[in-house]
Amino acid sequence: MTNPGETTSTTLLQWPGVRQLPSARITLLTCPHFLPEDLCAELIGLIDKDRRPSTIADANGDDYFRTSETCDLDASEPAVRDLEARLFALNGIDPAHGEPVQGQRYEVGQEFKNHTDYFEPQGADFHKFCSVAGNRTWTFMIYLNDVEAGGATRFKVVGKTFQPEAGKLLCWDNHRIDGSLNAATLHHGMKVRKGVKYVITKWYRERPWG
Ligand SMILES: O=C(O)CCC(=O)C(=O)O
Ligand SMILES: [Fe+2]
Repeated sequence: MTNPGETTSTTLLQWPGVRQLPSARITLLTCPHFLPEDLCAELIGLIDKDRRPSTIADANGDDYFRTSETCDLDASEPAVRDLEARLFALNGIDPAHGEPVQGQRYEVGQEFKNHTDYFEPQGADFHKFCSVAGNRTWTFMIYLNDVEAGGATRFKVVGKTFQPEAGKLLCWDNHRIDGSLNAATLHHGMKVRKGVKYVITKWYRERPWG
């Protein structure tokens, strides 16, 4: 049986417009225009209200590793409820397994260098971040705007780069089919060259969150 904190490509592919990347190395799907532009604009407004410098788990000595700004979006906001309802309709993942939705904002020159979204079981911060809810299962990420230049998300192991586009969803399983953590999910939120980039990320966990 599938863990209630996970979904499957079969489920996701039932949604109109969802396409799966043909790859044996990663389970990754996209859906253009998953969110309507007015909802994207509302979410951008919430991110602008609350943003603070981003942080990373397992500090690695590179102060320029994740230079964007971030915020946890307030789950009681109508726009966030609307987003959550759309994600649940798509993926069927038990909302109890979801982290609060995060917003990210990147200005020109800001990026999030190559990383995986799961926590390294050997990492110094594993216990701190994973003792209650377990590791991350799936990542759902949505671009909220078109970016004038730059800001793509590159998965270098599988040789695939996605361009930001308002409302476009990108989601992937952080595990392989056999349940092991998938290093081929390594990805880089590349530097914005012109304009500003906004995304939301929703991560799900093996066990209920908090
Ligand atoms: O902004 C991007 O393209 C990637 C964001 C990301 O990987 C993350 O927030 O974990
Ligand atoms: Fe990421």
